[in-house]
Amino acid sequence: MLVTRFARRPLLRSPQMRLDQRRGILFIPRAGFAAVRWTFGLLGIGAGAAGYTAYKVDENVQKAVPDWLRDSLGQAKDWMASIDLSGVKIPELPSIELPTIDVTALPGWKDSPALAGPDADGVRNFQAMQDPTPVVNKASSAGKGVPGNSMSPPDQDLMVLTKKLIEVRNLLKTVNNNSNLQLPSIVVVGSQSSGKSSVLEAIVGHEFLPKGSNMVTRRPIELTLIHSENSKEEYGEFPQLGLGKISDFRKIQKTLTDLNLAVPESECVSSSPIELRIYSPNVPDLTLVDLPGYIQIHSRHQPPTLKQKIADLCDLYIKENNIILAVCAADVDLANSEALRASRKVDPYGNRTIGVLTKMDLVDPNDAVAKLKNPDFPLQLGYIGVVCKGSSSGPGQALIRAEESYFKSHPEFKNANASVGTPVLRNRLMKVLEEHMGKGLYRIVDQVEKELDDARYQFKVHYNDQKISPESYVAEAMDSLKTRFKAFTKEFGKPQVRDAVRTMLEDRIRDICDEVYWNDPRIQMLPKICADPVWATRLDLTFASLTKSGVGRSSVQLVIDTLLQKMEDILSTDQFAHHPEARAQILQFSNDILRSKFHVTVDQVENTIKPYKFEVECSEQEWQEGVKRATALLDSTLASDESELKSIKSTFGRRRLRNAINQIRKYEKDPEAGPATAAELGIESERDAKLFASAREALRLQKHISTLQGRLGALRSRQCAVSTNKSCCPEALMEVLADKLTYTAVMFIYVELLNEFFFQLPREVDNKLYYDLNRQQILKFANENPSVRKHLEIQERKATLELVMEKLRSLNRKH
Ligand SMILES: Nc1nc2c(ncn2[C@@H]2O[C@H](COP(=O)(O)OP(=O)(O)OP(=O)(O)O)[C@@H](O)[C@H]2O)c(=O)[nH]1
Repeated sequence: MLVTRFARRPLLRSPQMRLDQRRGILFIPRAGFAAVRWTFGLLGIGAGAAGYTAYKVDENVQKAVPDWLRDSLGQAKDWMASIDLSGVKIPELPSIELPTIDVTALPGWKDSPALAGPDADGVRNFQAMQDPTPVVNKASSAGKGVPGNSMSPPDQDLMVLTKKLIEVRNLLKTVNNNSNLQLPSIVVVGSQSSGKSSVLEAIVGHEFLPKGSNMVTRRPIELTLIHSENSKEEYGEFPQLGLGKISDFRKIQKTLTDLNLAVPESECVSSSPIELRIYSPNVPDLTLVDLPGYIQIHSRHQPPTLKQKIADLCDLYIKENNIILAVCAADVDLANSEALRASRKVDPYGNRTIGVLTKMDLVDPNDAVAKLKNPDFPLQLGYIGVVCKGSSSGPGQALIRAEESYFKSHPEFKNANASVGTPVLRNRLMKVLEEHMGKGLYRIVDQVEKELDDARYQFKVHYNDQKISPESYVAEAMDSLKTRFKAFTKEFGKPQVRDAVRTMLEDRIRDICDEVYWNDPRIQMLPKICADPVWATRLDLTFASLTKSGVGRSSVQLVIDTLLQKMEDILSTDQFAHHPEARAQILQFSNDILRSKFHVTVDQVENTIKPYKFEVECSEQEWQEGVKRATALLDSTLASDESELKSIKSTFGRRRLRNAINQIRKYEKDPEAGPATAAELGIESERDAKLFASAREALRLQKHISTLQGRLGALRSRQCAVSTNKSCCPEALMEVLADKLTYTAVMFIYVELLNEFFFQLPREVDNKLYYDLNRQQILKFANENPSVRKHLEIQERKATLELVMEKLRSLNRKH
């Protein structure tokens, strides 16, 4: 890493420094390197040349350095005059690889006039382009943040690690909650009202934690403070809730209060943490966990186990790796501090515990100083005293100033060189966390490496390293839906629609003929008696019954029902079974399109079949076709009746069935008398009941078969061979009519309904479902499919761990 520090005085003290503008090389004399390093602050791999250390600088630096100096120092001209290479011997520089410094790309370059600001040392920190990470906490040292929080330059370099590891921690949180992959946090423990919230708020500079006497901290609050270098904005985010940026800290407080109070009083505490991130230029990079305060006694409404529950929850957090911030009120005997007692159990040598004595203003300064030494439980990281008394303006700068003035007004603290004040606490926390993070770096690198190996293995074994994205999955699902739909449109052409409509009409003809003809006992002789005009009238009646039975509406409805059923089938495949919402939406689109076409199609069909209501022309050929179709229909009905009768006979045996039929005939001869009783028939068991039910069915079938045979005979008779004898063969004419109705209806159904539906549905799916999805919805859709979710999870996990590993490796190198 190459770090450059610019100070106000430096360059003028190094008159021998040279800038070769042509070659873009800056030379700094080797003799007095330490002075140069301090003043100009160029640190790095230098290339030796004739007693100089040479740095390659880019064009911007050449232009920008003098400008900047002119602006901020007003003495650039003198310095520029000293840029002279004459007389300096530089052997073979071009062969040497030199670090490049781009000052203009450095963070803070633009506001460089601040260098001339009130800060006495005037030290600004910049980082060379080899490491774009801004050096942290510049704001506080530049006097912008909470006063008194400046850090010495080495501290600032050190703090980079915390920032980076907080990023790593947040990344790791997105892939798992594996405790192995957790980085250290600062855990705040203390008795109720010891001042924990006040300390945290003083560190953040805002009032944001839940307040009240009703035990308002019921869940751990995992607080991540993120120092935002280049932004003035201060805001919080609850990553679990997805509420976005919240700039009003009262809203943050309200949300935290609501989340805490959602834990019922009967339980009082929950171990499920609330995550809160605060971004601000005035906070250091820290991760802290606020925990419910230890209690001595529980109230009437609280469970008797509460004390233990709180202690257990705190124990969970003060375990290995975390830093314990033991908050104790100075006006209470430290020997009774629950926080120190708990920390001593897990950290007996005080290696990772920082003691914070709050309410220092409530005790005599000499006693306070003595307490800070606490010989009973000495801590390696020490005790720090603070005064965080609530001020009307909140825990901002006024509070810090009040604290500062309190400690200044009591020389006892200065005389004893006591560690006091919130800024000192902040700095201590940053340093300790950084050191801890540094120590844990190798461990976490190892663990991440193991996790990454596992993720890579899983990805290879289960998915053959094949990458997918939620977007590609959605596209693929929609494509496959459209492909299946297209295949269906090909299958469901005019012939198929005609078949469906004709079958419906034939069913209707059968019902009408059943009513008008087949119950008439003379029907077997119809070919012989059909010259009687009564049969012509009957034929007209049958004809009108069909044409006026709402053929238009029912055939359109039939097609719509078939289409909707088909859509359900298409959407019931494995893939869409995972997406009930999308499935319902697509069915709704289908329904909407079809409904919007329903009336117009029905009207069209009804209009075009109107002429058939009065008359149907029938050519000889059409008649022959009608006879043929009617014969085929009757043949197939006859075959099915006969097979049914055969199966009944074989189930019960011919003799038993015949006896049962005879028994029924005997007792049911007189239709007036109604069906025979069980006793008359001799029904004694369930099996007998079944036998007689089947015998009745056999009787019905026998009768029907006889009619069918009669009708078939008629159709094959001489009279039915010509179209002039329509009254002799009503079913033949009805077949001709059904064919004409079907043909006409389907033609219009196809144009008005089917074509529109086949065209519109894929577009509707694209426009309303596919293109309309936002990223969130795409993710939701993809995650609905368990196998895709798993694939994405492992892929995501692998990618995140790779990113983490990259960051960790780079940190490791620098560390
Ligand atoms: N005089 C004085 N009062 C303080 C100081 N710090 C906190 N207090 C007061 O002590 C009371 C409790 O402080 P909190 O910060 O709410 O304590 P807590 O530990 O978070 O309390 P719980 O969340 O209830 O456990 C409040 O009234 C604060 O104003 C201090 O340094 N001096």
